[in-house]
Amino acid sequence: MSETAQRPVLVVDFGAQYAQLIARRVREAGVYSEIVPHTISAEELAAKNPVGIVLSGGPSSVYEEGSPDLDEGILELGVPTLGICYGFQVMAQQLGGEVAKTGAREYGSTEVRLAGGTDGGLLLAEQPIEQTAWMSHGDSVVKAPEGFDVLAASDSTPVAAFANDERKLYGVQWHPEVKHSPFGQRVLENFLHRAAGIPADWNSGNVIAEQVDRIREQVGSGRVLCALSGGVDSAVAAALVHKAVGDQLVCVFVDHGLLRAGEREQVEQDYVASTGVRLVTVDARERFLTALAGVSDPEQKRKIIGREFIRTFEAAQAELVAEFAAEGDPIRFLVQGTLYPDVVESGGGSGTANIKSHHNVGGLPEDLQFELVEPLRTLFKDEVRAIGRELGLPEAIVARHPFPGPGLGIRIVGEVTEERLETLRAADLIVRTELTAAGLDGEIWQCPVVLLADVRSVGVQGDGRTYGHPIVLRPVSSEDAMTADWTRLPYEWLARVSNRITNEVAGVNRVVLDVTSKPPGTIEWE
Ligand SMILES: Nc1ncnc2c1ncn2[C@@H]1O[C@H](COP(=O)(O)OP(=O)(O)OP(=O)(O)O)[C@@H](O)[C@H]1O
Ligand SMILES: O=c1[nH]c(=O)c2[nH+]cn([C@@H]3O[C@H](COP(=O)(O)O)[C@@H](O)[C@H]3O)c2[nH]1
Ligand SMILES: NC(=O)CC[C@H](N)C(=O)O
Ligand SMILES: [Mg+2]
Repeated sequence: MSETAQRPVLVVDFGAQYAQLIARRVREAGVYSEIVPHTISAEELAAKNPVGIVLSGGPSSVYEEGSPDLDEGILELGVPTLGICYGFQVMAQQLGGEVAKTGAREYGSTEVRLAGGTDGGLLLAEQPIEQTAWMSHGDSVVKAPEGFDVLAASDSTPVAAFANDERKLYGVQWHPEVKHSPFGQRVLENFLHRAAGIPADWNSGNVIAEQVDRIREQVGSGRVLCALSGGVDSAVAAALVHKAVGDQLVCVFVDHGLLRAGEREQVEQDYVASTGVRLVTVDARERFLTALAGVSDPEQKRKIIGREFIRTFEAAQAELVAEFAAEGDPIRFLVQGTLYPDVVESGGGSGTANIKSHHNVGGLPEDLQFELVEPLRTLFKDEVRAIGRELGLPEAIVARHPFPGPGLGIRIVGEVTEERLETLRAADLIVRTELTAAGLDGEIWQCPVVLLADVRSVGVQGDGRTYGHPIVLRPVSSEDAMTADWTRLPYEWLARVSNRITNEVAGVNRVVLDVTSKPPGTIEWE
């Protein structure tokens, strides 16, 4: 392990919806955190040298055959551990307590209060005697294990929190990681700082030092190719790698023909001007559009795009190698700005579903020859933005709205053709121009503009009948792209944009607003 490596708090994932949220809240408390699957052995876990463990919630019941289990050795390691919901129940059962379906079901806001005779101990210190906590369970701990103090109860759950200070084992039935538990962050911080004695010394500066070390260790004196899109994530990844290995890095930007208006110029000029990295642009428009011809299934498009990206990097690598790599060695390392949500949505979490194959994770071809360098793989975008700022990247790059690697290819519902791309590009440019003109960029996370190429509707323009396509506006607000809500943009703004699109973009006779949150929708349509 490198010298600067922070010892982590490991979040053991039992298939929770909130595992990533727990890790993020721990980092917000100034402690580095990573997620591990519940199948990890005590030995593997100990090898990661954790300062603390959090057992996540999960959908199963601990008393059912085959429910996700925890290696019994883990609670014997002497590492301070906090169980949350299912994790709390696992801890109770393993240590000789009892868990049962009592008929009590608590979903949503629930009042919990300190149990008789306790002051809340370290875990519930500096919290009111009664507090609102967000619950989501149908099973309950009916008896705490021996040696544990019951700290809190609700009307229907007699053991809602417990502690064993000597063994540094703690648990809560509620979810301290969600914002609907007003004292939740306090519970987590009490566990981390008071009970486990972990200092709050993790910040974006540490991540930089640690990642720079790790990158140096991984690539040595090897040459590195960075997939650079002009977006936030790859810009920050490139800056980290550049800091670590300087001129061993060359960035490759792929013009796959699925870009928005002006994007290529922006990357070639602004990005290079502000960072000084070495950039090669590859014109791969024909390759991508040929491969996508006739395809309208979203997953198929994503897989094709993922594969063609890699084939393009391989071709670029071969061309660069003679000129750039010492003695003609192939460039073995590929840097990608992959973030945690890309991994989870591609089904890369433990037991999480494949929602869509992000081109840079689930869309990668099986015969990938590159060794990946992904320094941001465990982080969320706002954390990445903080690192970018710390590295001195300009605000114009750091604050950019996300734009998916597969680009307009997954914003045309239906087959991707040159003509449709032209149409969508024109509509998208109007939306982006008007957002900036109205000073609305800071109000939203991003605003996909989608062409429903397979849908047609009747309109009337210039006294004549039209039979055109709708354009969908999808403005969303989000903290981390895992959940999102549609942004209530001003009606006047929507009216102006609708007017401009239907007047200026041939073939479009209708503009519609997507008013769906995520879940149930996702941000992109494909
Ligand atoms: N046109 C492109 N050329 C080269 N690499 C790309 C391109 N588009 C995407 N990538 C690679 O795929 C990764 C994932 O794309 P993604 O859009 O999630 O990230 P980003 O573009 O860096 O940031 P943002 O989410 O802000 O757009 C990028 O970080 C980059 O490594
Ligand atoms: O690089 C990427 N490759 C992809 O394949 C991809 N798919 C979605 N996105 C972006 O991820 C965030 C979440 O999007 P969804 O709610 O549509 O899954 C949003 O910010 C999307 O724009 C992608 N980014
Ligand atoms: N959210 C959870 O972890 C739920 C745990 C367990 N499935 C229960 O219903 O009690
Ligand atoms: Mg992008």
